[in-house]
Amino acid sequence: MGTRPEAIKLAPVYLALRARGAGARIYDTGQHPDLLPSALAAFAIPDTAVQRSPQRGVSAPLKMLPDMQRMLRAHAPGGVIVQGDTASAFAGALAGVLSGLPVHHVEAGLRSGDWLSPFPEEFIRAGIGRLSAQHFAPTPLAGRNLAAEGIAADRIHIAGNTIVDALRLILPGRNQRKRTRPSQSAGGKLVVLTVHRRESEGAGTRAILGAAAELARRRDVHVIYPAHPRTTTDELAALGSGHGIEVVPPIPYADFVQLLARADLAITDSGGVQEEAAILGTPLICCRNVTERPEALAGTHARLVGTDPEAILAAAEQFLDDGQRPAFSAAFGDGHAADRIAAILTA
Ligand SMILES: CC(=O)N[C@H]1[C@@H](OP(=O)(O)OP(=O)(O)OC[C@H]2O[C@@H](n3ccc(=O)[nH]c3=O)[C@H](O)[C@@H]2O)O[C@H](CO)[C@@H](O)[C@@H]1O
Repeated sequence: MGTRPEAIKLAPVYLALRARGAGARIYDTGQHPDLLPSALAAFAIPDTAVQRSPQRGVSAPLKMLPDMQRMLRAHAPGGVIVQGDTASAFAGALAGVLSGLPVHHVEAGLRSGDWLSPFPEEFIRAGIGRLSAQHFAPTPLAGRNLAAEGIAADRIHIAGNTIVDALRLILPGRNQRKRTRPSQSAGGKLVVLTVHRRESEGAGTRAILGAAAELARRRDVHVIYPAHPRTTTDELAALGSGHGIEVVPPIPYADFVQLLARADLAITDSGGVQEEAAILGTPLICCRNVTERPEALAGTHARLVGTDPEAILAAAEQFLDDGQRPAFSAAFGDGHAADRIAAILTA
């Protein structure tokens, strides 16, 4: 693993393997050196469980391929587990295959159908699919995508998405908490904004931030925007005066999901935040043209709007004014995906 979302989605798998008495070690490629350690800390996974690459940054994963192969030779594990669609996941899968080990893919089978969006994730996850022995699909739709690509049925497991397990670990009483959610009326409507997709870089990000700035001009709206480290000052300038928008550094995972659970609206281009908003029953505006997670957009309070500022603003105003909250989505599983995965891998 190398990024924050991989740490969040693999932490439950690591904990489930340990709970079954299996030895498991984490290799951190160094792709998100500022975000990954804090995500693992949210699950109380100690630093001693992690082998860290000496490289840092987006090009670290492929540079670390020889180091990963050395590590695999030294520890001789029974297999390599990778998650999702990052360069780190691809490098880990390649290191496993080159070392003659079976590779197991968590969150397998997501497809947007457009190789350029999200870029480069769509072709990375399809490539990992070619390298993997076991495919742990988060939803039946993802399982069907894999079957359509010719993967044998006995290698596809509809396990559920480990993001539900992560939320269960971090917010144990979330349903109860949600019903007694404090009213936002005193402080107005709370909007959580995240923007980081590579295909939105530049003009797309400026358009999304401009729409959020316009929305925040409403007196009853307060936007919290944890800016991704890759956001440029030129993009941030689209916030204008910044009235009503709180720009903050990345928020620790436990605090972030509590904020999302309380929010009246999430505006995002993130994969994980789409899923979490659906699971937590928070209205969602997805600022992308296509999604590999259509399950998150079911229902009337989630919409795919692209990066057109007028479309973002219109959807945001509609959701905030009607004040309805969607039901908690069960589309991503029951929160026991990690244990299913661990059971299959330790059988
Ligand atoms: C669009 C896309 O292809 N995204 C991929 C990307 O994730 P993704 O787009 O989800 O990546 P993000 O960087 O948005 O990370 C989202 C995660 O970070 C958390 N968060 C966010 C903001 C913050 O301040 N604090 C915080 O903890 C969110 O709760 C969420 O769980 O890599 C994942 C892991 O390989 C894949 O599963 C996704 O498919």
